[in-house]
Amino acid sequence: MSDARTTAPLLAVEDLTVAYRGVPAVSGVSFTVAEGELVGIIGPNGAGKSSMMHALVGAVRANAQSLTFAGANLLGVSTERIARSGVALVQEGHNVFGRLTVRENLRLGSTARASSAGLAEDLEWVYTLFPILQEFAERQAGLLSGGQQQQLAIGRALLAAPRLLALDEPSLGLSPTAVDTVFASIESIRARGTAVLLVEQRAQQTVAAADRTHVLSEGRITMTLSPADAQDSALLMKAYLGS
Ligand SMILES: Nc1ncnc2c1ncn2[C@@H]1O[C@H](COP(=O)(O)OP(=O)(O)OP(=O)(O)O)[C@@H](O)[C@H]1O
Repeated sequence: MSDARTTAPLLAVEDLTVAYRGVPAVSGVSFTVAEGELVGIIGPNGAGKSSMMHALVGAVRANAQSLTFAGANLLGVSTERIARSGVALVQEGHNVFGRLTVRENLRLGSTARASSAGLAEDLEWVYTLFPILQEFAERQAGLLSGGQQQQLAIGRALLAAPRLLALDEPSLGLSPTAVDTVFASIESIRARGTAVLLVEQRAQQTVAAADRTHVLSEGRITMTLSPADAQDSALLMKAYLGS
């Protein structure tokens, strides 16, 4: 791998703005994610986290000074092309096809791959990460628990072989055990070399896990925290409440 590839950011967001009918939801957000990094974004309801994620995958209209992935422009590019270029988004909520089986859901994820090379290994890895998906491979996805559906949604995204996995509040509505499973899987995903952009409301766990965590408040990044800050509950509270 050349030096340029290892040092240039995989995702570079510069002055990103999203507005709905003129009302800003994201205002001048800038950050980067390098290859293999785990970057967190925390913030309260309505801070603009989902709007920002949707902008990255071309699902909402956005403006930016520049928005690039692996050096290529993402602005105005279709969601399908962005997915094929190596960005996978797991949306908020347990987004699975409830009438399809677990195996069929996973197969759909693999259709977004740039190439079928390595698919068998990736499927084996997803089953190692989430053994329940192998056990329930023939079960209808809609019959799984919330935590199992979240595992399936992440597993499906991984089968697209992304270079960047974007997760929008993956722990939302899950039991404490299921939350731990999701966070443990995120560490494993990063350890395998996939960059992760993690949007969460679980501030402490996110700050502890991520290389750095940006605090989003009313559409703006107001603070950036490092893993050591996870122990500073007063700082986390301040970051979260924006006071
Ligand atoms: N499709 C839309 N049309 C109009 N306004 C929207 C739309 N989607 C989001 N908004 C508004 O944009 C702002 C940011 O919402 P967004 O969902 O991006 O925040 P969030 O941080 O992801 O919140 P949550 O944690 O509740 O999902 C909010 O004021 C919201 O009401």
